Amino acid sequence: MEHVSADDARAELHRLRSSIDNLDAALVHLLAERFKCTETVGRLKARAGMPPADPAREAVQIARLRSMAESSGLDPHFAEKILNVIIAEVIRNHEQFAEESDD
Ligand SMILES: O=C(O)C(=O)C[C@]1(C(=O)O)C=C[C@@H](O)C=C1
Repeated sequence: MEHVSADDARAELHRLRSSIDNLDAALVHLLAERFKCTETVGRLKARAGMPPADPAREAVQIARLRSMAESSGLDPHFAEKILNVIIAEVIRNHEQFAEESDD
């Protein structure tokens, strides 16, 4: 393997970490927008008496995400795990809205 000086490595690490920080910021902003949108969905479902979870919709989302992950070089199992974590949180929020609208 080609040797790299400590100074060069530090400079490269700094550059890469700066990109990681930008990407983490983008992820947080994207998640914030997604949760704003799902809050509206949850309140709509609660008002209409619809169930918080929609497993058929989730199956479509997971298949789509796995396929996108595969074609972009991301582990599809990891992509599915992340989506499941997000959706579980959304469903918890939806259940909360449903309880509130029962009061
Ligand atoms: O699309 C819906 O019906 C939603 O409530 C949103 C959402 C999601 O976060 O994407 C969450 C829960 C459902 O099980 C399916 C999808």
